[in-house]
Amino acid sequence: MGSTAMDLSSVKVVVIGGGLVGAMEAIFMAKRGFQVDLYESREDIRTLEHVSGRSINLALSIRGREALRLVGLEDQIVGGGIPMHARLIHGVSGRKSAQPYGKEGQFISSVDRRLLNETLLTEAEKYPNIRLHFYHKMVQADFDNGVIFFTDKDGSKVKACPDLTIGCDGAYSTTRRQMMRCGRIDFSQEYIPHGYMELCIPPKEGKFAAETNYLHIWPRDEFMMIALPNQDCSFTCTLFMPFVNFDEIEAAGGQAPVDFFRKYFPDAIPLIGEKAIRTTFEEGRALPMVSVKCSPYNYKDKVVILGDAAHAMVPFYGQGMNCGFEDCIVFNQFLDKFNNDFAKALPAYSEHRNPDAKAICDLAMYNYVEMRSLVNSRWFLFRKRVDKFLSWLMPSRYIPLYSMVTFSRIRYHTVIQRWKKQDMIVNKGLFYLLCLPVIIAGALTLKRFKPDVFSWLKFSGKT
Ligand SMILES: Cc1cc2nc3c(=O)[nH]c(=O)nc-3n(C[C@H](O)[C@H](O)[C@H](O)COP(=O)(O)OP(=O)(O)OC[C@H]3O[C@@H](n4cnc5c(N)ncnc54)[C@H](O)[C@@H]3O)c2cc1C
Ligand SMILES: Cc1cnn(-c2ccc(OCc3ccccc3)c(C(=O)O)c2)c1-c1ccc(Cl)c(F)c1
Repeated sequence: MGSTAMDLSSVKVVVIGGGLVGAMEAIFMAKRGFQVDLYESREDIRTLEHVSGRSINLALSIRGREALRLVGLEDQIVGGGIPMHARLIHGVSGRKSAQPYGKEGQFISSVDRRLLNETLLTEAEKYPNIRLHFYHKMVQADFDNGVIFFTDKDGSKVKACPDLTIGCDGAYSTTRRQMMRCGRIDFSQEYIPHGYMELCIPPKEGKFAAETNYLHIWPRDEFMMIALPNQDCSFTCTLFMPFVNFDEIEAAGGQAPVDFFRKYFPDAIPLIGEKAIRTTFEEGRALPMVSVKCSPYNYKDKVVILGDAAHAMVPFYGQGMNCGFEDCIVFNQFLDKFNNDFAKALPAYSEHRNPDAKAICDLAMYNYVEMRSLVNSRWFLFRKRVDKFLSWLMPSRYIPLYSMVTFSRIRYHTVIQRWKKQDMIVNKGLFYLLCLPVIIAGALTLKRFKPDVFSWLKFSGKT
């Protein structure tokens, strides 16, 4: 159903989910001129009180920034975030090693998740052709007849009859589940044995208690912890650890959490505080991490899913939101390409985006395995130094994997292809570098004990 500019306002689009991607997508659709209704199951987060020390932050990089630029929010969000120009690796001895992320001006931004979501919702509300409906949970859909059912705050049923439904309702998406009832949707999900728990490094005398413009990483093989800075001079730490370890610490209680930190993250204890470590473990629960893949992302010209609803990934690349925001860019490009003809744009978007989203899900899982299996601070640094040397040696031919993902918009599946090619070159180079001296030394030794050993090499000149 291609539409000309004049009658787009009669095209009704429903966005399911008012999280980061849903709010972003609503703005993209409103900018096209559609009539947009966004339905969010929870309350309007802008009405909730702020609880200090409970800030959750996210790493925003180029892919997410481009979507923010397209909706006119990049400067505001990046300006309100904290740039992280380098990684700061914390060794168990307390030794710290900094390594810049890349060239000058290449940084990732630590942004407050709630502030980002609130800003996107407020921006969406400015559009006269967007209506936000909170406390509306999508419970059922009859996509073939274009009817979506919600329950509102007091449990009564609400109905919507959109021309297009866009599911941005997260990893446990109801939209995806409803699609699977009517279309041939392949689906897989994988929970990893690790959980995560957030802790807070409060400000010290009103200032940051640790180095500010860094992504702090404590790599400890099976355990990993990161800390990202917040605007209020605190840091939000995320501890990644197998649930079995969380359960052991919880079962032991008392000083067990502090003893655990004393063994693995001793330098973090004075930053977080022993009491806060104890209460965080007593009051909090480790949360699960799931990887979700599915295909296709659409059902006919009726519904498409974006963000975690389509591809939830483990957070070991800091790309989930960035990828979801990039979904909004790419989907918009396909609506441009097919002049809002949903019957063409939806399948074409799904076919184009699926391999990329699957690639970043795989890369995030690869990082989880890599960073867990024997990546302690020494090995972490060694790997990064090798990357840095190779990108210095072959600047146009070698871009570190992390840089391709984080500081470029090279399609994710192309990143993997290029990484594999680079790896082959590096492995060949290392082979010659390490084996050539051995071959030469062997030949010289042979020559010394059997001078005529290479006589067959001499060209006799006889024809
Ligand atoms: C520990 C951790 C760290 C992370 N760090 C980063 C990072 O550094 N950088 C990064 O880019 N990403 C990061 N991510 C990933 C990022 O949080 C997600 O990719 C992103 O939030 C996905 O946004 P979304 O809008 O697709 O889904 P969600 O954020 O899950 O939002 C879905 C929304 O839909 C609503 N909803 C659900 N069901 C219904 C329904 N039936 N009807 C109506 N509404 C519904 C929900 O209430 C919610 O508001 C991290 C994730 C985790 C777990
Ligand atoms: C939130 C966010 C934003 N980016 N990254 C990130 C991810 C991976 C990285 O290296 C991969 C690697 C290092 C060493 C060996 C193999 C692979 C680097 C890096 O190079 O600094 C940075 C994270 C993050 C998220 C979770 C954990 Cl647990 C974590 F440590 C960092």
